Amino acid sequence: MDIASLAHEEANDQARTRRAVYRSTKTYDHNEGLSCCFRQWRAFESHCHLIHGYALAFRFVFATHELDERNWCMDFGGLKPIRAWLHDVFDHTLVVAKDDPHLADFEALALKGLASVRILPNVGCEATAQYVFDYVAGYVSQDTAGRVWLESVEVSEHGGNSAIYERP
Ligand SMILES: Nc1nc2c(c(=O)[nH]1)N=C([C@H](O)[C@H](O)COP(=O)(O)OP(=O)(O)OP(=O)(O)O)CN2
Repeated sequence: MDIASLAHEEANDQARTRRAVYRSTKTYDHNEGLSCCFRQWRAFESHCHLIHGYALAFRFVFATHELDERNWCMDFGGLKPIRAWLHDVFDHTLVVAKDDPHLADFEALALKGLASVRILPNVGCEATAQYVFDYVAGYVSQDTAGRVWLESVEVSEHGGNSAIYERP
């Protein structure tokens, strides 16, 4: 191979390396104990406006162009603060939307010590995925000094129902 071809090959290799993406994932599955109740007040035509609950599961996809000094994308074990936050928001809690017409009733339940109420911008798997994404994306960016970004969050009610939020 002549010098010009070698240089061309090397440039191609560099371009491929620059574009390469490594991904790692983290899942907190239905056995994690994120036992959460909610109601979707806007789904008034279905039983989903009634309080109901699931052992929620979360799956995160992280991505990077550069592995760290250990050859890792996102440290699997470095997400304990995220796990703790998920428990705080979704374990034995009752999630209601900030615009729920019965918000005052839920707040009264909380005041009586009958429910740990968490008020979120919106309720539902898609909205929950977005809410979690916003929090975790900020954490990951800070923790890795921008090296890693969060690609998607999947929220599952059970093996059959899930929603995914991702931001390009
Ligand atoms: N895209 C979405 N669809 C629905 C959501 C949601 O968050 N995103 N949520 C609900 C309900 O709140 C409930 O969680 C699911 O109840 P249901 O519709 O009864 O679903 P099932 O899996 O129990 O239904 P099967 O027919 O037994 O499969 C509804 N939709």
